[in-house]
Amino acid sequence: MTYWPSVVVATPAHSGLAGPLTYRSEQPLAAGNLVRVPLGAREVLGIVWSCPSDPPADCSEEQLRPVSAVLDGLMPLGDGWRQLVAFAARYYQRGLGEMALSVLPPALRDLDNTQLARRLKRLAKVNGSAACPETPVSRPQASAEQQQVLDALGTLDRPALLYGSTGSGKTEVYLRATEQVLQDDPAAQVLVLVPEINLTPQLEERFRQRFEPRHGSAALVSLHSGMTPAQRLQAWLAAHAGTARIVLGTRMAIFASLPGLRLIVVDEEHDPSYKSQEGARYSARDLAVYRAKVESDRGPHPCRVILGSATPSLESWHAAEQGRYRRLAMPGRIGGGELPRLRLVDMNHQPKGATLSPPLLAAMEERIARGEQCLVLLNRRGYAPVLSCDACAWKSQCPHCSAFQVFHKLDRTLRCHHCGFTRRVPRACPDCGNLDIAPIGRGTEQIEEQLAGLLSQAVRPDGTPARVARMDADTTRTKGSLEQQLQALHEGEVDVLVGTQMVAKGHDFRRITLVAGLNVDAALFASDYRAPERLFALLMQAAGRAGRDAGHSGHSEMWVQTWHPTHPLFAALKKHDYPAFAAEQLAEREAAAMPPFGYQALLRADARTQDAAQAYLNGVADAAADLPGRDEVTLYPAVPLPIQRVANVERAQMLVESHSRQALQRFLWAWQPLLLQGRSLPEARGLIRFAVDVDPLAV
Ligand SMILES: Nc1ncnc2c1ncn2[C@@H]1O[C@H](COP(=O)(O)OP(=O)(O)OP(=O)(O)O)[C@@H](O)[C@H]1O
Ligand SMILES: [Zn+2]
Repeated sequence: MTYWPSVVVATPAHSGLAGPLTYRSEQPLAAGNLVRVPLGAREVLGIVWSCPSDPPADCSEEQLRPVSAVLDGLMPLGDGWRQLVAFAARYYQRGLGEMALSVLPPALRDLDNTQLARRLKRLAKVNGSAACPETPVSRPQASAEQQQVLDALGTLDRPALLYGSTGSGKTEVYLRATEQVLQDDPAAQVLVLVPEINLTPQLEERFRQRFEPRHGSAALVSLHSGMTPAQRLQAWLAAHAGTARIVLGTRMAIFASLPGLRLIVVDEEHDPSYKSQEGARYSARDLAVYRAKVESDRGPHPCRVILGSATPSLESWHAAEQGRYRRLAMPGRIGGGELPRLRLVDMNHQPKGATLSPPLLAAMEERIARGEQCLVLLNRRGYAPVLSCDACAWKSQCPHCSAFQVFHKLDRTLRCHHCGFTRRVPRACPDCGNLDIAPIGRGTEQIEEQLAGLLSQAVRPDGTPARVARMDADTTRTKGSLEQQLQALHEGEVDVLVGTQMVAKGHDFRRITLVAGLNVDAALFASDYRAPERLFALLMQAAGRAGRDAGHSGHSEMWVQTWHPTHPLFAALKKHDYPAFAAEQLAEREAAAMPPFGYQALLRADARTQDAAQAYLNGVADAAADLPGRDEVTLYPAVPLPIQRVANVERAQMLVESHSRQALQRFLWAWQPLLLQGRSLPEARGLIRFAVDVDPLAV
């Protein structure tokens, strides 16, 4: 008998071939089966979406090509998984094939049945090696707040927003909730998402300690972009086969195949890295909520989702206010410690040109003398953001971008942080020959250098000089270096750590009692309406690294150097009053019909010239005039991106807004064919690509 499976394959982006293709098969295939099928002259991996026994109406048998091979060693991808992928494709305006195939591990593409069998065999062997269900595990007694939350989780009927102070023990809640789920059902699986790879080693360690003794080492796998293709494939297979009971990963892990999924944790749910900025621009946090709902609706068991943060996103906070999410609060810190006191340094009253104010330095010296540690946060790596010539107008402009190349003093390079273009620092001004070219502004490298000088007299309790170290994307580039640096900090080898936002997130440092934020003012007046939300979260998270040991928390402090000490954001920060801050921000957003009260998408265009990029955007906007639902959306004029040119590509965007999510979605879908046609507009010649970003983070 002949079957006519419709198969989803990765068609090139924007080819317009969005739906599945029909093939022929002499055997019935299950939905979710992986197959290899011919596509043009190639053979590609595909996913069976359905397998009817009736031939398609509109073409003859001979026209359809047969399926080349079936990866039948592999269990079909589940209905829940396919529903998730289909939703993501639809919601984020991508082709189904592009979406579905791009979220599978790339190494799966070239696998045949023999190789697959070998890998699955290896998986089976690893499993069971060390599992020992009776092993007693040591874990702390849950605090009263933790217990309350855990009880509430047991009867949860909607997403939980775990609003827990920094240091309130949210991780322990995740661990216990996971334990409960694994214990209740031998097939249950748990997905734990973290915003950055940097945070996976520490969390992984805590999960390993808790679960390895009982469930064996194979029960926990990580999934993130730092893994080799082979490692990623193996972890993916373990999750798909159910041998991995816990998957810990970054945003891409939201698409892991997890047939027994019962719990999804999204740690630091406010973090912008949950939103993908390329390809399908999906939000892993939002998909987590969707996925949990799909799994709950399908199966006999609920799948729960916990979004955790001390500074929730305004979207999630608003959802909790409306009752769509259940807010579970843990206001106290473990051990009853206090949150650090805010100290604002008015830079208007500091010595001219001082990067680090004298009172801040004095406070740091005091901590060092007591054997405590300090954290200095500056969200800019390198030595200085720009080099400049005093004699002429030369600046270290990147030749390929509308941005300056950053001066890195250690290796004497100028590096563009947008396109990566690197050159050696010129000895003299390339334009006028002046020898006096000087750095303007400050980056972490320079602060580290300055602090080492300014604190050269500071001594530790044992009489040895203070040690300053730095942690940012530059110092953590090589594998294992981040772990080493964190270790050094934990072991007290470092007294002052300078770093970018990377140091502010999620770490459980025990001896830090002072955190200082430098150069934060730009975000107070940024045009991006989300800038205050991000700054507040960053400072509150940074502050949260201080005083985590209750014994030290009484005198822990968060210092902020600012030229605008009376700004209302600081008043809320002083009281650690996230709810007040959120209420004020949400009121502003409501008045302006901004998210979460309005819905947005961006249409972005990249082109050889800015004119072409804008002409494309304005052209497709004009063409949309008669589309159904056009009256329910507002299209704004095309504008250049804040960094207009990157790697010689000009970038522009158009904001699309609507009062209704459905109306926005309807319009975007109706618009798609016009977006494809618009590529051939004569005035848009030089257009390279376009992309739709639904629920964009930066507009
Ligand atoms: N019930 C408990 N009893 C004793 N110690 C606990 C308990 N729960 C958590 N801890 C400890 O408290 C510290 C803070 O916990 P954790 O790191 O989970 O906080 P968090 O809420 O995730 O904070 P942040 O949002 O700042 O990352 C950790 O060192 C953890 O081991
Ligand atoms: Zn560049």
